[in-house]
Amino acid sequence: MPITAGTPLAADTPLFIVLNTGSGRHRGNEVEDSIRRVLDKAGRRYELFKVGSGSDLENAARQALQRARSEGGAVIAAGGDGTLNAVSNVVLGADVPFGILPQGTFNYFGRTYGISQDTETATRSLLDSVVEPVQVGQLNGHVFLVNASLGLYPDLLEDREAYKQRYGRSRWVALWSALVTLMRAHRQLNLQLDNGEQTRHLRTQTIVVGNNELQLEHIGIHEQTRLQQGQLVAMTARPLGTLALYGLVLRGLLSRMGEDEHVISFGFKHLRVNLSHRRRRVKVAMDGEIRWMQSPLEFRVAEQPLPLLVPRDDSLRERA
Ligand SMILES: Nc1ncnc2c1ncn2[C@@H]1O[C@H](COP(=O)(O)OP(=O)(O)OP(=O)(O)O)[C@@H](O)[C@H]1O
Repeated sequence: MPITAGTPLAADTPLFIVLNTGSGRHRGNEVEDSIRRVLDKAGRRYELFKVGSGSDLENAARQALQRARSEGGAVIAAGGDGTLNAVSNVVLGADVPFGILPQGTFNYFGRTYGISQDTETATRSLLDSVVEPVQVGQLNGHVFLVNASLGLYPDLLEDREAYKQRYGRSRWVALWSALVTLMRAHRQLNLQLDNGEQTRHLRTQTIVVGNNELQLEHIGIHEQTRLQQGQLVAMTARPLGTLALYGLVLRGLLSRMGEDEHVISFGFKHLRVNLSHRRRRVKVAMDGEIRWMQSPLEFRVAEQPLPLLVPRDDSLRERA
């Protein structure tokens, strides 16, 4: 039976928690200890599925889902947006409530729904939560919560990850790596975009598809109403030189990207992106994680929403 909006999580619902110990900047067992402390004190039944490497996430999520299904429980993902992505991908369509304990750098998904970035607070609010069905996007059948992209944006993320490994997790490192990536961003994609009603051709360095109001607001793309109408938002630009790209990033940092004359944005429910030339494989990023996919790329709003657990008491939701 589908779970409906506002359904409270029963007080005896066991929690099956997938915890990515590689997420965020917490040390040692800090996150695990916080989760255990709150749940033990409340006497709530739970099980932790700890994962040290991203490649084990899917397997852990499947085990957690299996247990949740057989015991009438909820699946909880503890990690950054990449971890929430991997777990939600397994949970979507399973009619099992999905909770989150955000641990990443940006936590756009959790912040949008008022879920605390403090583990103790977020765990406590899981104990008194209700289901809110939320929209998610899909790219070739794979879920994305915040965004999915191809071209320059995945390159930026990939380079940032490499810089992070070498020089640490600081904003300056991220900015420096972005400037270096943009300096050699000459590769253009030749795309055919088809939304079922019209087809258009576009030469561009990148296309980003967003599903998160907060992120759109932060970069200054004023298409939030599209999301509220049940659409996704595509953002792209005609090919730009290095200086114009720097200008674009600067506008993004100042929340004014929508004012850039080169930016094109539009809403859609379904968009097929064909890559011309004989390129079949393309690098994409989904919620910050890179993978390769085959063209054509089908972006769509998922038919079923995700039954997200949010604090029952609206005043306990944190304003992003
Ligand atoms: N869907 C996924 N597939 C494979 N690996 C993943 C996936 N999600 C996360 N990982 C890996 O797990 C680690 C933690 O990622 P996660 O996104 O949870 O936290 P984070 O990187 O600290 O967050 P942020 O991206 O906000 O900084 C990273 O090494 C990441 O590459």
